[in-house]
Amino acid sequence: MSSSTPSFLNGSGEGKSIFSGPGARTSDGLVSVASPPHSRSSSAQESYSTSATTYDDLADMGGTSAAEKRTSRGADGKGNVIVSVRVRPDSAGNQGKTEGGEWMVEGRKSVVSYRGREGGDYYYDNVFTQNDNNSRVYDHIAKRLVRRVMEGYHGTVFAYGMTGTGKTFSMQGTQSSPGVIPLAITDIFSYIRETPSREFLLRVSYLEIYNEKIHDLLSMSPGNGVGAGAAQEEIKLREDSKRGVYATPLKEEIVQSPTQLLRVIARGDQARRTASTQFNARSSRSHAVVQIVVESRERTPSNSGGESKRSGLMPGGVRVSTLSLIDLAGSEKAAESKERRAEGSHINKSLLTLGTVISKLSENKEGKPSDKDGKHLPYRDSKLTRLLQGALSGNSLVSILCTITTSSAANATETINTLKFASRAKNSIVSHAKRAEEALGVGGEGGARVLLERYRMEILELRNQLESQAKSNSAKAEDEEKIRDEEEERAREKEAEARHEEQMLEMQLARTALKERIDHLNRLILSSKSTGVNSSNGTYSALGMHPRFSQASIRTSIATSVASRPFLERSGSLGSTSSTIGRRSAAQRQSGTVEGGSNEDDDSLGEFGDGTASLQAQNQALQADLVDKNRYIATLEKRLLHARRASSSRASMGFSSPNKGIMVGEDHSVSTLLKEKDAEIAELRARLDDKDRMLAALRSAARSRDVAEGLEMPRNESPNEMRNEIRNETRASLLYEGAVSPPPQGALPDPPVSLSRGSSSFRRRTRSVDEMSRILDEMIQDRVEAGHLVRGNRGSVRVASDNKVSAVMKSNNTGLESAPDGASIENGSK
Ligand SMILES: Nc1ncnc2c1ncn2[C@@H]1O[C@H](COP(=O)(O)OP(=O)(O)OP(=O)(O)O)[C@@H](O)[C@H]1O
Repeated sequence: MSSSTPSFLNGSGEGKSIFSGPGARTSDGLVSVASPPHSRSSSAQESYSTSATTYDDLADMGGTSAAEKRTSRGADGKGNVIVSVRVRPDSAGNQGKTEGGEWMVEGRKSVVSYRGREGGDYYYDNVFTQNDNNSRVYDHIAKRLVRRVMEGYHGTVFAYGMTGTGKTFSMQGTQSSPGVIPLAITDIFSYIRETPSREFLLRVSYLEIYNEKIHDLLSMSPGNGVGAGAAQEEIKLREDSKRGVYATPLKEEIVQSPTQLLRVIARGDQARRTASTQFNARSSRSHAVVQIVVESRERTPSNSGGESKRSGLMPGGVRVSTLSLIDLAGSEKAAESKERRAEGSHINKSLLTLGTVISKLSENKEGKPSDKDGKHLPYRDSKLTRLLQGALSGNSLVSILCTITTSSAANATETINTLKFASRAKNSIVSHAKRAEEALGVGGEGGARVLLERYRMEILELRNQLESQAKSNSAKAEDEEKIRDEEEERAREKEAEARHEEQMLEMQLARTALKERIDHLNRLILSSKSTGVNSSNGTYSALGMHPRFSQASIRTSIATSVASRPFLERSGSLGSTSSTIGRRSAAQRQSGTVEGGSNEDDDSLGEFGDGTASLQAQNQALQADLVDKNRYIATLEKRLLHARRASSSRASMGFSSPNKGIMVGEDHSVSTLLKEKDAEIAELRARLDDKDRMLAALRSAARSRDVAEGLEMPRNESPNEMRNEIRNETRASLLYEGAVSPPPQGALPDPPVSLSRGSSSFRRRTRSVDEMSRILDEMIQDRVEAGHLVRGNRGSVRVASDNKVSAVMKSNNTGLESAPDGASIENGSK
């Protein structure tokens, strides 16, 4: 019973070592790899076994003998199964090979020899003595297998042996001497780190088969112990053409670092059933299965497709492989307690079934679920064999570690049974393990179970959602901005409109005020011309016959002006006109001649009672009026200047304003208005000049009359005659305002009785009147030449105004003469 065939893994340890270093890639994809606690050497220089690596990794083989071995072992797939035996040190500290004893363990030759009954030499792929530590064991039984798993093969490592012989010690190890599981985890992440061309996703599950029931160790609270899984949903084994046999429902945890994975397994260990047995104070009473599922996919930068560029993922196939690490419960010959016996019976039964299956496999080289007689292999006889069906039937790389003890206290038969089991396994199990196919799309293995693909799809979907959300957000922001702009624009327009309306109103008011002032001014000027040429509303014009009408017209004008004028100008103008009236009253008082009971009579008497006083009063009134008008013109000029400034500032505002057109238009109307006002001012000035001249003429007339004062008026002249003379004289010096109807002839007051005149004085007076008439005639001629007056076809004249009828007066060589019946009046509008 010898085995000269080497193990399937490269026992020489010449394979690539998995290491981590500064150059190792840190995955930014789905798996984040932390630095391992320590870097292990994969040296296995002291291995005595002559292993052959089969799989597809021919490069891993070294030397001619190895090639030969590969040829010899790889062809039938036996190289994919490694069987090793580990001898635990006995409690006495004996270190294996003992001369003269029943057992001899030769690690270098991978042989265990028994000298007793049924003795013989047992050869395996690896035989580890008491001196071999966990690291060495891992290197020879699992290291290469783990690597192959990372490359896409399924791999199974399990420990088989009698209770207390070191199965758990070998699989889990201790803090100072980590076993297969932690070392495999370290290597898994080292591999990921040194493989930048692929990305990985790891998920882990941990179950136990206790009394032929499956429990999920990751769903249990730590320390729950026996019965804790009672509340759990029953876990069943199912078979799938792609996945093989699997337990469901089973919790799988995605892990991203060795620490996280170790923590998950430690949690499962806490929940595992243990009890004290005869040979082990803390005996595992269940079969424990750690399954690490490795998903990987090529990770090459793609030149096509924005999505691939961004994610760095190649939407290629996903490879899924499983590493199963199994710590079997220990077989037990006899147990003292009933509970231990029940456990033992289940344990023994499952192990027996395992042995039976393996025995039958030796007769069924194809690994089919039937033996040579066509009978089905009894995988279903136990949960253990059912779960291991895939591995035992050749779909997986297999590494079996059988633990024994050569202690004299131990039952030699049990040890020999273990050795026989190991030998059968080595001879029976044939693995045709192939690299897992890369699953594409979302169907089958590449579908729901392949998280990598699922996550990729989810990432894509989320990214699309994010993009569409970002787009809609930006569109929304744009819309909001647009609405805000529109609202602002509307507010600006509204504001500008309000401002414009305000300005329009202001200008309208200013315009109205100006117009009123101009009208008033016109009226005042016409009124002041009562001493000269008058222009009426177009129907009547005559020489003023009585100063009373001039006063009345002034009074009327004042009343109109004060009533219609804007508030600011009212006081000044009123003051000036009042002063005019006041002066006139003073002149009346100076006359000292009061006749009749009525005020009108008083006025008339005052005027006519003293011709000097009348002229002086007129002079004073006109001068006061002149001063008033000058002042008013100055005020008007100031206002216009102010209006111009305001207009220019508004125009500048208008140019910067959105409603530029409106402001410019407004400015245009203002400038037109200003031009009109300028023209009116010029005209007013011209009229004032006329008035000055008239004053000069009046003064001259007054002087002439003063000369004539020395002459006595004849007593025989009737007062009526005298009155007519004075009327004629006064006609030449006064003008009535056109708006005021001239009084009827009969209404003229009688001259004062105190007046006396002689023929010589009358002549002189006639001369002086002639002189005055001449001066006025000259003035009229000047105005005609200047275009202010138009001479009628019958010798009449009228003011060259479009709206008003000019005062018409007859002129002849002898002077101005009134037309009492109005026959000489010519309507300017004709
Ligand atoms: N190679 C070894 N070197 C040192 N101590 C060991 C070795 N193998 C086993 N032991 C010790 O022997 C005891 C029993 O080992 P372990 O629990 O691993 O046995 P087991 O086969 O798992 O038993 P069971 O089947 O009852 O669970 C432990 O205290 C362990 O530390």
